[in-house]
Amino acid sequence: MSQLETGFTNVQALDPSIIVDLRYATTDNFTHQVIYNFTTAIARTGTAKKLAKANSLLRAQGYRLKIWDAYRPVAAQSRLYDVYPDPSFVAKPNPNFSHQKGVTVDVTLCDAAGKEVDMQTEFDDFTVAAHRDFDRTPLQEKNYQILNQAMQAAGFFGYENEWWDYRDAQMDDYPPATADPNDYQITEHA
Ligand SMILES: C[C@@H](N)C(=O)N[C@H](C)C(=O)O
Repeated sequence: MSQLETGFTNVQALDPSIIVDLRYATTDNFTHQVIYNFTTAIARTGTAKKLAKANSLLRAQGYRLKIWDAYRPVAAQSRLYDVYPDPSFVAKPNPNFSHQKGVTVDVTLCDAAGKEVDMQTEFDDFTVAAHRDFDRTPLQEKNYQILNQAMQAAGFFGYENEWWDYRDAQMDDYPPATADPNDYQITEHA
């Protein structure tokens, strides 16, 4: 097993062309509440590097990644679970799982200009239409395959019930850890 890089990294510090639009930092999410107080996407360093690799594979094809969610504190998971307590779509609060230890990202595909492409559902559509084995139009299938192949090549696997949820293939090797994403903001130099 390769050495894990278990610190946290701002994904845009590795690749500023990754688009970050953290929906739980706004009311534009399934809860209609602001769930957390940060707009910076962080992940465990090993996971963040894989994300940068996926974005570089996508950029070579004229696309970019958009991140809807990355590291998510357990308190935020609890708020999500309180609103929608269905573990097939919202995991139970657990500091040793997925977003809550910074090894999972919710992503979609954008064109080079940053416009989202057509995917099978909107973000957090908690229906069977979000399942990876659900029928897609030919265009949605093409877009899904472009995203999925890049994420898999970079070292992620997709969660079967949510087309947007990608987990580091080494997720179970990471111990729990917490961080404040506000400590990882990129500062502008004069
Ligand atoms: C809530 C949704 N975006 C999500 O992340 N679901 C998975 C199952 C999770 O809560 O980890």
